[in-house]
Amino acid sequence: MTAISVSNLSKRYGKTTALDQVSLELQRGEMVALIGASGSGKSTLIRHIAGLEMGDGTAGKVTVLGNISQDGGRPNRSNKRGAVSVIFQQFNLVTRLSVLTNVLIGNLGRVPRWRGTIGVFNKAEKEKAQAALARVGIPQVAAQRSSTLSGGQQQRAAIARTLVQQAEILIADEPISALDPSSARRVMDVLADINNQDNITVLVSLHQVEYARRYCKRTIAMRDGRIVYDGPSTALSNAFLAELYGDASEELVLPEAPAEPMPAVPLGQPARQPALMHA
Ligand SMILES: Nc1ncnc2c1ncn2[C@@H]1O[C@H](COP(=O)(O)OP(=O)(O)OP(=O)(O)O)[C@@H](O)[C@H]1O
Repeated sequence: MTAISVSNLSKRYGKTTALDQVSLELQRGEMVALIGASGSGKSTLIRHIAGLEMGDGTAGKVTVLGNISQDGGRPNRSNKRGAVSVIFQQFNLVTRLSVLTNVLIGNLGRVPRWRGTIGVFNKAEKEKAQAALARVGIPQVAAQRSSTLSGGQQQRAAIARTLVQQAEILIADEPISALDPSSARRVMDVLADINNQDNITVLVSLHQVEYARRYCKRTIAMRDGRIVYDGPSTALSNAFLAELYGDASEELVLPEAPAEPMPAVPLGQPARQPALMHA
């Protein structure tokens, strides 16, 4: 079943074309990397999929879990609440609240408004939030103020909230770009785990191509608001990326080693030839 479908989506900001007739489809259960140099349109695309912004013109359409979320620049607010969770590079948590409370906020779509507003959650909800923190490897920080967490812990707490929210799709916008390599790996491991174990569809934007290759079977690459590649991540050799991005490839953190089969790719899967789109 299709989790996310985007067709003919365009967006301009003044003279900048941030999205240029973008079309893509993600199936349920996929974990897909979205790569591109700075300014290529990744965040803009994510904001549109999340329903935070409307595209230009009458042609663009976004469908999430079978429900139209925008069509021709008009929103459709009748979508299932909480089905999509979006995690940004920063500012995911209410810093003055405890980590546990931040995770409990994932319940807000389900508990009566008065309870959520005044922060009254029952024992079962608290246990579930604590279990979610254990799932992402940080049970010990539950009582801490969120402002005291490291960047990687903050990302993992946001993922724990996604679990409590019972989101079916997680979109993470550069969740690891501010992290050191070991914290980045932990966050990517957690994303891969919830994708594998909970069948949550994951779309993750990255600068670091190495992580796309290591964790995602499929990569969608953007340049100047257009999708220029959509296919197996194993095809993303340095030479191919240089062809794809030209001088802009310097802005991407390229893989250090030549492409080799990554654990995420099942053995025996036929490799598709890398092909430039809109070339
Ligand atoms: N609200 C806005 N107002 C004006 N221009 C914008 C706005 N949002 C995005 N842009 C422009 O649209 C283009 C795409 O930006 P976007 O943030 O989507 O790129 P990105 O690939 O996510 O970049 P980065 O990796 O640096 O986050 C850029 O030229 C950016 O300056």
